[in-house]
Amino acid sequence: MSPIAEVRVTPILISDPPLLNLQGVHQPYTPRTIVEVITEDGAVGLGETYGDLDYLRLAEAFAPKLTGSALTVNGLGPRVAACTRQVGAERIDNTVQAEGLRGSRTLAKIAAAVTSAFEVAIFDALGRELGVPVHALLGGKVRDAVEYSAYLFYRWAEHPEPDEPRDGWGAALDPAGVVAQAKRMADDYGFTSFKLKGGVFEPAQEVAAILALHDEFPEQPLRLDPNGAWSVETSLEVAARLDGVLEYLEDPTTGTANMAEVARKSALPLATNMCVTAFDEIPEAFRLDAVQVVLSDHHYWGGLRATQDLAAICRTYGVGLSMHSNTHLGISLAAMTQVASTVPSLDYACDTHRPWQTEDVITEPHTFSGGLVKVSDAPGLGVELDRDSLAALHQRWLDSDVRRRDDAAAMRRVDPAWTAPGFPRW
Ligand SMILES: O=C([O-])C(=O)C[C@H](O)[C@@H](O)C(=O)[O-]
Ligand SMILES: [Mg+2]
Repeated sequence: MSPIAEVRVTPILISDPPLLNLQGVHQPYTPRTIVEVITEDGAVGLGETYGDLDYLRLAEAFAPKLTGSALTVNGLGPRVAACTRQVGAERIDNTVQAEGLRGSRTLAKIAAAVTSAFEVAIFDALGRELGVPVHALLGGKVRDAVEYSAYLFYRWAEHPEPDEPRDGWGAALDPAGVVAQAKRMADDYGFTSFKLKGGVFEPAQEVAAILALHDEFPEQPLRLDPNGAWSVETSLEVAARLDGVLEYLEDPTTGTANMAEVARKSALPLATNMCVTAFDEIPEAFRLDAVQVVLSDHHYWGGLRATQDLAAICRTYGVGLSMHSNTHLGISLAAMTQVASTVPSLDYACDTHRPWQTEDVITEPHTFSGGLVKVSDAPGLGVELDRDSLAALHQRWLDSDVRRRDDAAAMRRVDPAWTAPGFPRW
């Protein structure tokens, strides 16, 4: 294995459809960061993470420090964290995440997301040098394909400006629209489980959408995720209505104490990618039995090995494991699929936003068949960078002033009075 000769960090803007959530609506373009780790022997490892400026600046600050390092992932997290002082730590520590979809936003969480991109890129380079897939470096796969779940969204047909990207999916603003979207997801990708992003309309309408999905797909697992929009009382009403219909209810309310109260009084398993998204949030949540399923996400948790660590902790405490996703491209989907293939206790179909993306930076974007993505056995992640596409999406970033995801600002273009609602909304 040769040492690291060069590290490249490239910000890009990718098109994103007008998907609705509690905070507002997705912008027409959203930032991502692509990392390349190049070894002295010429292997190129790829990683991908969030592109908002705080993440990008930290990735840019850390990248030169990797040059000359051995191709190892050990100790990466503390090395990235040590760079945070360079990027104005006091400004971004311990504030609530602007998009409000992840719970509290801390400097440590930003560092973990940046670490994940470098860790994935090093694993990819290592696999290419050794001629083995990333899953082999993680201990080996226990399945040949990873199951994903359809991620359904209320959405507009189009963004407000005529020259903004379009995708032909059409609007979904009521139960019939949600069912039509689910049918297309099932037809085009073969998904057999469905998650609806809620927190957009009054709970009764979202319950009606889930019941309509249940009528259409009576045997298929269903999930509803309002990103903490509801009070404990509302959560309990919805949970009672959907008991026996949902596989799990995701983040009905905010905070470990509220989640614990809902969990205590309801039979429905509660899942989270908001109240437990970092290791130091686990002890209290597990002690209070606030969540029955944790959504892993290698970006959130600091990489592929951190995801395996999380799986071991969940297994120890009898807590289920699923996988979260938000807007990502094929490098991240490859990393998700590689790590998911190594975790025996990943009992639920993983979330993926990938069908909503019309662009990619890899030469052969993944295909879903029967809702599954095949686990690549090619060296590394098994994907190749499309340099023309990377250059074009980087040029878009250079030509634009979009530097962060802001769903509330995107909503204000249509509804100038919009402010992201306080918790609980209902
Ligand atoms: O809770 C979740 O599943 C997410 O936060 C996923 C995404 O962020 C989703 O809500 C979105 O992009 O609007
Ligand atoms: Mg969620």
